[in-house]
Amino acid sequence: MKIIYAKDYSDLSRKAANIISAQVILKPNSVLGLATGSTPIGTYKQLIEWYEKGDIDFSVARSVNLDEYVGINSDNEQSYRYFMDTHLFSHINIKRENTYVPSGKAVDLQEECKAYDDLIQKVGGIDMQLLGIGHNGHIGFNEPDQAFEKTTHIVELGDTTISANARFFDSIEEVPRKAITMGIKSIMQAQKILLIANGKDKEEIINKALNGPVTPAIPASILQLHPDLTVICSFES
Ligand SMILES: O=P(O)(O)OC[C@H]1O[C@](O)(CO)[C@@H](O)[C@@H]1O
Repeated sequence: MKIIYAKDYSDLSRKAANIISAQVILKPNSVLGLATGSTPIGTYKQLIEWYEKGDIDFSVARSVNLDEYVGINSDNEQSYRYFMDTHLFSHINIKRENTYVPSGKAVDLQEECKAYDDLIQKVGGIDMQLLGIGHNGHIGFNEPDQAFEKTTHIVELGDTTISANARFFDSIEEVPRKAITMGIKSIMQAQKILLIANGKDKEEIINKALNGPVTPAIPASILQLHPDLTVICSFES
């Protein structure tokens, strides 16, 4: 495990973007596992800037996103598909048909979970997975539990996640109670993992996840067992 302490959020974002750029330069058809949340926004901004300067080409890159709310259409501003389109995809030359976000509106959600796992296999697995971390240690929407859920599944969101995500909605009542998320096995099977955490409020959970026991009560703790994990954090604000 490599831990990099960034000076501030902007430094964190540039460092993360540098690592993702190197991945795409070295393997242009990389499968990038991508994340939503506020933390990766700066990384995506930096990638867009370098793309606009001609430094990175995403024309043959592919992406699989971690998760999506259940019951929300992809064109809804709160959906994670909309987030990815707005913060990254619509600004770079990745082909839309090469970007995958699970559907939270599938008629048969169990079938959608299975199809998403099959898709990850079909694209050859994830070369580099970008992750944020929730205050309760969730990665993707893998919430604290009795056991690590291996495959893509439907999850009931915990109260801390609902409260944390309420900032993106008009009211807490509007936050969906369920989500579809990639499982721990798919995340752990990524060739490389890049975990980013920003802010004083993430320091405690990062310490627990990286230095405490590996337990499904803190899903991110499993990352200690990954052979190629890089963590970039800034606890400045
Ligand atoms: O980067 P943020 O906004 O703190 O979010 C942390 C985590 O919470 C989520 O937004 C889900 O609640 C994840 O997608 C993200 O990794």
